[in-house]
Amino acid sequence: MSAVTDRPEEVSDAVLQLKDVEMTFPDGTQALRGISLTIKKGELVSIIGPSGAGKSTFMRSLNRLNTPTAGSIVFEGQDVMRARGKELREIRRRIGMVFQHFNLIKRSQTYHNVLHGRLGYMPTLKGSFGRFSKEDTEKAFEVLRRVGLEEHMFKRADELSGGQQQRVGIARAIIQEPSLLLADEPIASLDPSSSENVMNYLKQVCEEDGLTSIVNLHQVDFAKKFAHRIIGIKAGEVVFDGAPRELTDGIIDYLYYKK
Ligand SMILES: Nc1ncnc2c1ncn2[C@@H]1O[C@H](COP(=O)(O)OP(=O)(O)OP(=O)(O)O)[C@@H](O)[C@H]1O
Repeated sequence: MSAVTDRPEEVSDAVLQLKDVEMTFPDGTQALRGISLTIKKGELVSIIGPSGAGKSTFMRSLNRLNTPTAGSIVFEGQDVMRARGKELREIRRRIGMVFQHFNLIKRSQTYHNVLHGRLGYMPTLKGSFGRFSKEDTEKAFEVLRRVGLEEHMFKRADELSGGQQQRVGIARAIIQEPSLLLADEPIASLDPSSSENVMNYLKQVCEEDGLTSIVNLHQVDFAKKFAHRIIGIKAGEVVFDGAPRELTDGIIDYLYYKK
């Protein structure tokens, strides 16, 4: 897969194209400065950088949880910055999300949490009564098997370990059948062994489904091990964009420690 990053000039298989994206919050904080990049189908991209660099803002801009103040974002040919209403909902349906704190309904059973990933496909009224089809329920069981949770499908989410809960989070994102998966610090609350396990599943399901994924990570070693491509953000700017093998100790030092 490393070949993906070896031909940056080809954009025909682009999933996401950003041009001169800026984000200045109302209080004047410039969180993103002139971000221009292209992400291609099937890439697993890790975003790294120090606290406050703009990683979450970057991620949140892609599905318009933040609206950037300038620039353009094109997702599968659609202008994300101009999208409203139905069009924006449709874009968001194609972008799955995995969260640091899992965001599960604790008292709900595992498979029921996964079914929530299908809500974007249901009429609002049906969805609000939690009436999922037999077909969707079968799908939930299937994705739970794919993340190794076949024995835990009927447990309450709060009976699972952190790593298992995050695998439910991945299953919930996958059942949405997105083309892009965003994971914001998915392993920040987990121990090293669970982190490894969760990243393995995340990478595996993305590869199986041909999914593009963007993963914010604090742990550089995990980024190096799992990503096809690493993007380093510092003070809102991209200061590194390359293959894991190109991320030298000198660059890591500049990214995290130099003023
Ligand atoms: N709603 C907001 N209003 C004002 N400033 C904000 C807002 N959200 C984020 N910021 C600022 O924007 C900058 C980037 O924040 P962001 O959360 O994107 O960083 P990060 O790289 O994800 O950090 P961390 O790794 O600590 O999560 C920071 O200076 C932050 O304080």
